[in-house]
Amino acid sequence: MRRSVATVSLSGTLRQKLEAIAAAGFDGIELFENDFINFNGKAADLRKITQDLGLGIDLYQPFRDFEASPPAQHLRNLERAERKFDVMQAMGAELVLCCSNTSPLVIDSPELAAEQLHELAERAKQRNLRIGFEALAWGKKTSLYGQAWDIVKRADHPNLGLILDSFHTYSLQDDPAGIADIPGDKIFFLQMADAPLLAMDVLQWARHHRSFPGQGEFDMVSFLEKTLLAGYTGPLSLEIFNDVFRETPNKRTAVDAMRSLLYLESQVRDRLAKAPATDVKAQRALKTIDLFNPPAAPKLSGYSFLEFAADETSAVSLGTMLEQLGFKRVGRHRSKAVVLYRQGDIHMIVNAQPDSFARARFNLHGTSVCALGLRTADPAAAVERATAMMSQRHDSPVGPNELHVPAMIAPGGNLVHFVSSELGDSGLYEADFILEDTAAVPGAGLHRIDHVALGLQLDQLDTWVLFSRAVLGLETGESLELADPFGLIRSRGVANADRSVRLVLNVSMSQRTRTAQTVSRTGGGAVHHIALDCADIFDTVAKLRANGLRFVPISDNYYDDLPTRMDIDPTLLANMRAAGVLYDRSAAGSYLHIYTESFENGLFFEVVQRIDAYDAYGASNAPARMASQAQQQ
Ligand SMILES: O=C(O)c1ccc(O)c(O)c1
Ligand SMILES: [Mg+2]
Repeated sequence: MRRSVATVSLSGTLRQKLEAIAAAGFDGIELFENDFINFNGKAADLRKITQDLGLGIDLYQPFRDFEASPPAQHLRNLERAERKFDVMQAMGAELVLCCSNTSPLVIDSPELAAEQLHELAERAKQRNLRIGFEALAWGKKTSLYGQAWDIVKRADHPNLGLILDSFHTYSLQDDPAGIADIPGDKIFFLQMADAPLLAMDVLQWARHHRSFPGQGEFDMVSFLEKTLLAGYTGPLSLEIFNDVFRETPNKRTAVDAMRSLLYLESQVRDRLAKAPATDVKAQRALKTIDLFNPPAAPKLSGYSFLEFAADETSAVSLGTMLEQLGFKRVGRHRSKAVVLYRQGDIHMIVNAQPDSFARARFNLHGTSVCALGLRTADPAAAVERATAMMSQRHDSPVGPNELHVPAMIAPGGNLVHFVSSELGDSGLYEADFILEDTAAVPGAGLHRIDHVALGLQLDQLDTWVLFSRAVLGLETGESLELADPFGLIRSRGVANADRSVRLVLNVSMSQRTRTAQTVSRTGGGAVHHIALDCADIFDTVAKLRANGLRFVPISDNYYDDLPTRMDIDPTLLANMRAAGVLYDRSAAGSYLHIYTESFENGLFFEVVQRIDAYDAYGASNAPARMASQAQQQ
């Protein structure tokens, strides 16, 4: 499909936006009128710039408050339209978006709306231009695509068609099913916009909180599917009004935009491919439209390792903390200053090799996680999926007899390695490490990485949600807001289907929280804490305390309050109070957990025990931790 994006969706000057859009591989743009009005150049200059960049101006927009106007206003509207047509012809734009009337002057008459739009279309025809009519969700008389289509049908002019925008349909909880029955050649343009589900005024929602498909909660796949079933073959475009995107570096936004369309196309393609051979519309769409078809998202089967970037000094202090956590140093790398720690099925690599990727990360971010290893059956296919979805692959230098582990760069710059699940527990390490000890390490009973929590900058959250879904094939959990003593933290879990890989994405809405301070120190996208799973948290915590590991203390008041919120076994409560363990419960199960003190004031660990099918992260207890950390500082 031809792929477009509205200039309003990115930050920067018009020229910078166009360069970012072209660099991400788009075919065209929706030119937002304000971008042109404030552009220091003529329409012909813009035509030249877009042509040089290989971009078409697929849509000029918006033209407001036109249909069903009182007669005097209508004459002024036609005059206004002629001036827009002048500009469009000079820049080489052929289609203008006319959005439904929001003026109090509008007359409640679809007949008049059709008559006036017919007249506008006739004038457009004189200049070889076309008009697309879009229902704004807050249009005074026309707010649904069905109403807009009724008017377009009545107007019956070849130069007048319909423009669809998924936001307006879903924000009013309208059903897109009827789109499939509209003749495809009367749909002139398609704008896709996703959004989080928010209970707020629809205009504010639309102007500030839209997101790229795959970042929000609307059913983007069905909307595009219905439009293709109608027989639409025009551009697939993104029109995203979002306050955060207005400040996000536009090269990243443009990549997110393209990733979003590629992901959406691939999902719709999969859906259409499942339609029966007798579904004529689906078969026609598959035959006539070239939808992106990447390798499937990887099936992940757990964490293989975490790798820390360190220097000579912090490698020693981090090693001490890992040993207090029950890890054992089991090997060193054949050719590099890299040490392997193990406990249960958990592998931690501490990399202090000068002149390495890890050292570059250390120099930027301090002692921090610089790579995740994820197990999957087909690492090469996983990296192909990643590059198809616009992530960059990364090939580390490989020494003699060392294994090549395919990797890609995650948003923010850390690496994700894909480790073949066939290698088993030690396979990866036998090649690259001189193993000093191959016996199992029961340690303190930690046996698996439960989740890895990231601290993100505000503008990295949507990027990560889309990356998690499109590149890693993860599912998103609910978005929660947690109270830190110095502001709100927004937190969202993402996980694979069998929950063997879980990430938690945390963003501070305030500059003053501890999370915000860590994020600003690390540049964002860094691992904020690592949760390790055990079978008996009281036994494990006792062992860890005996090793000298310190935990964030929890107020006695917390344990006094807990039984007022839920029924809880008194013995369990007493054990939790004695051990400093926190508790959460859902319909599916329960969760016992405790947080360690931080390493060098940043990263910390969480010890967790999941009971039954509990599927969350103890978010209701995060304020207890954050308040305690603040009181310790
Ligand atoms: O918010 C608006 O005014 C506006 C303008 C043009 C559009 O296509 C749209 O969806 C919204
Ligand atoms: Mg729109």
